[in-house]
Amino acid sequence: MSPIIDVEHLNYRYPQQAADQLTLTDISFSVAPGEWVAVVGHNGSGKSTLAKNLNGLLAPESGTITVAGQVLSAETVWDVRRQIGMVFQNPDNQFVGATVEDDVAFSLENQGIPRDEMLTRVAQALKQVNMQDFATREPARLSGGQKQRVALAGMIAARPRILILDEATSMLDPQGRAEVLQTIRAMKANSELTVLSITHDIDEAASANRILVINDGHLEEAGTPAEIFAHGEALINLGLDMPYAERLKAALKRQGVQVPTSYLTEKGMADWLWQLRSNK
Ligand SMILES: Nc1ncnc2c1ncn2[C@@H]1O[C@H](COP(=O)(O)OP(=O)(O)OP(=O)(O)O)[C@@H](O)[C@H]1O
Repeated sequence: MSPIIDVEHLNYRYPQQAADQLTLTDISFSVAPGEWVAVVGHNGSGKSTLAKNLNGLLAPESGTITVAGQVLSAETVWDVRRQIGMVFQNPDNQFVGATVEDDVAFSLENQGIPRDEMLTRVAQALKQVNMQDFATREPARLSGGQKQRVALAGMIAARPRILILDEATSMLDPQGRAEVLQTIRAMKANSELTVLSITHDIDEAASANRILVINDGHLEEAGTPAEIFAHGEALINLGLDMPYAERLKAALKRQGVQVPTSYLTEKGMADWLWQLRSNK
């Protein structure tokens, strides 16, 4: 099966960078239709720059990007963008509608979807992200997490072939993230959706079929979540968050609390905390 995304020897340099300085260096990978690929790496390693190259917001210095069989160029960029739904970390820059429902409907209007179908799709999408009660609100007045949900609803309604998420769940609490991941799984079950998600969240990375690790503009490693998670504590060096329970443990330890050394799941952590409290 031919890949839906194919990147060959991609080099990218921001205009103000010196000629010998690259933000992305010789990146090559491909993504199969229906695959879910997570991209991880430190802040500033070049993940967002990669995402922006994939939908033609930035143009490579050299190398080839092929999306759904079309080589990305100034001539094909609009066709390519129609295949891709992109949700950024800060959705503020993405809102165009005066109300939440207008905003979600925006890309459907551009696709020429009939009004009845549009209204149904918008209502369904808002329900899927639990924002149905906010349909007539002004996007600017929502919280960061609510904005991320609305941006995602826009993509759910538009039904792109490829969904690129650039830290699109970073402002949600753990439950909100779990809900969004569930929504993406449901979208994938109903269509051959390809997902590329840039994330620091270990659960999001674990949901992927494959993880790409970007380090200082290079593709450092690619593997299944099991292969990448086998790195243990070195995951932090790869730019992945530690699991929530581990972070909480580290914070308690800094406060002088004696914490168990063994790995605890969130449930295990909650049980241990209850015990700690009742022993006081
Ligand atoms: N518009 C820009 N002009 C010049 N340099 C930029 C620009 N945007 C990003 N950079 C630089 O390019 C490098 C890669 O940034 P990028 O945002 O792609 O990283 P990232 O891995 O997505 O980081 P984060 O996790 O913080 O979003 C950084 O050194 C950054 O400072």
